[in-house]
Amino acid sequence: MAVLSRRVSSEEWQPVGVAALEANALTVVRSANSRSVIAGPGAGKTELLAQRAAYLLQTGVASAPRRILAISFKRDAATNLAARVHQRCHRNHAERFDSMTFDAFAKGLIDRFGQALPARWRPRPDYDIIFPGDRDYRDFLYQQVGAPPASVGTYADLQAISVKTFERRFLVGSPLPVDGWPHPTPSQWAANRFWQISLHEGRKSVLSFSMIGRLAELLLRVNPMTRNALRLTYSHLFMDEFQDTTQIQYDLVRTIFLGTDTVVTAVGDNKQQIMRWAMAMDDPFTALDGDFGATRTPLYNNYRSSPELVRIQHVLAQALDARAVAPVSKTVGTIAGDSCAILEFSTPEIEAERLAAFVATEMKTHTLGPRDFVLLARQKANEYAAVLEPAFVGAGIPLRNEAGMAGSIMLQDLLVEAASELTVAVLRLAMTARAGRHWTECQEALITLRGVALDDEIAQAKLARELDAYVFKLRAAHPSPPRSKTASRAIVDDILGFIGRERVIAVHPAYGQGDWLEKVLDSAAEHLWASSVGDIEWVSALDTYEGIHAIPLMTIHKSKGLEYHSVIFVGLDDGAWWSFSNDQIEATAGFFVAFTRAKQRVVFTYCALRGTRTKIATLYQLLRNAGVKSFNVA
Ligand SMILES: Nc1ncnc2c1ncn2[C@@H]1O[C@H](COP(=O)(O)OP(=O)(O)OP(=O)(O)O)[C@@H](O)[C@H]1O
Repeated sequence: MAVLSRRVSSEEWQPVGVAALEANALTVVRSANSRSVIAGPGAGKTELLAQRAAYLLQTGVASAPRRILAISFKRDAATNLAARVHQRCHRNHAERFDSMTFDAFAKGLIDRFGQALPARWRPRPDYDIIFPGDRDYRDFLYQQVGAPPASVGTYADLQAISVKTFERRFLVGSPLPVDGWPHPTPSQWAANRFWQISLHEGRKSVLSFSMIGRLAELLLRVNPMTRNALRLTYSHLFMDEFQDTTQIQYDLVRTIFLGTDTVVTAVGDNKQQIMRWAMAMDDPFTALDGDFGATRTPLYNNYRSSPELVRIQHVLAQALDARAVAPVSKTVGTIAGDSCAILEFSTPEIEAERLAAFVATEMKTHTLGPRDFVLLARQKANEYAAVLEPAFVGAGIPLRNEAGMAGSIMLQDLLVEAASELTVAVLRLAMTARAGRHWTECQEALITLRGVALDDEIAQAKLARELDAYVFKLRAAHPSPPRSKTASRAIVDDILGFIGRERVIAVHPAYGQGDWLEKVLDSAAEHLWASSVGDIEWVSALDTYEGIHAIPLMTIHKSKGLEYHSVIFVGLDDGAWWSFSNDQIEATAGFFVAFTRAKQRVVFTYCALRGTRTKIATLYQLLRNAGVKSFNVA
């Protein structure tokens, strides 16, 4: 893909890397005002943001020194969007595009400016991150907090607070009052106690990400200078997967950007809202339209899935939104037989064997690789992996449970960590014969990390010589992959030492906090060692590290935003969907997300030994309504 380094005029600008955009998408790309884009799966929402970034940067509509801020929910989504912009834009342009998660954005603010918070709300700089759950809130409300003063209420009042809603309604339910709650209700009193204990009464301050979000909002509310600095920095704000925005995140965005000239573009799909348990707002799009005057702009194409899959998707979509408009598939069907089927098996072992054989045949027939397929489970991927893995390995296809752990970090999370990516990039450069692509990748990363100016050719040439000398030394010192965890850790540390630990922390502030960098390095070393078993060469070890030749197994939540030729959903039964009746809409949205990851084929499996299918009868009914058939396989 040719990327432009010069500025082009708005009239001259063309979409980069795709043949065309649908009319509404082009309108959003070129829009001078805020937009909210609600569109179905595969409509190109993320792509639209990448194109809009290219347009704004290449035409100079977002003019230097101002920048574009893109906020996503998940780390891999933020990385994916940044990668798309880097592919489409010259690095002189792409370097003004900041893509990060909401959590990283809020945490970055607290890490840099948190000491400017009023004393009551000020965490100590070395605070720890916590992930409290129902049990912690129960312990807090029923044991730790004790009785409130008589003027506030009684112990019984505290007992009446629902453990499940304490966090979302009271602890982080609304913006924090600068001077505390003047006449607290029992719930507010308890929330205040939780805050004060977390901030001030332990050896260290401890904060959850939702608490950090609330503190960041308060920080910007009471510090006009910091708020103005952000307003001046960012001429444009992008928000991906906007359907999952929480009130905390929305309030933060509102405090910073409401009433400013920053142009907001939010994209999402309310039919894919699967984060309601994690405090997603009911209807963030309507709030955005009202507050920011955003113009609602729908998209109608589906660039991912075949016409037959899009037809079935629409039946599911209507169950979530009766007004959903049928999208137009822009791809062609390439497989023979049913695009979607329910396969029934007598035992999980037979199921595993048949699925492995099926994937092996499909790979041959359609010249596909293992990563064109995904095995999806609703939950407990480990349990499915235990049965599926031996069968797939037996068929010559390694299987990788992406929800499995590498050290203390989930594999899928580790792989998108900058420290892990840098380590792999340097190792690939050192250990691969034709490493041109890896050289460019490493050189560009180093330029950013070391803060070398883009027009400083002398400094760049020096960096290139340093890089060449380092990888030469690395190759000589480690002719084969590590044989022990210690050796693996030594390699990871050596590479970090070369790149510059301080530089990595400066560019990725999350690493400066607590022991996160140590955790990532330890997990990277663990995983590198685990990927090096047997007598294998470096290239194979690195391929294993990245899972290049393995079929991934993951949960629906992890599959969000991804796409595969074929989706195999294992275990369409009540056991997997035990909570179906608690929130049918969210469960159906999860089902919709899983289904819509596929380009060509979706296979559901059922095995009576794992559970009945009465609770989720509505899901089966939806598939039947769409004409999907069941087959008793073996
Ligand atoms: N204008 C376009 N022309 C051709 N292909 C496109 C276009 N827009 C997007 N695509 C491709 O279609 C696929 C889906 O795009 P994208 O991931 O941006 O969709 P999305 O709307 O964010 O999907 P979802 O909500 O399901 O995650 C990707 O493979 C992308 O490269």
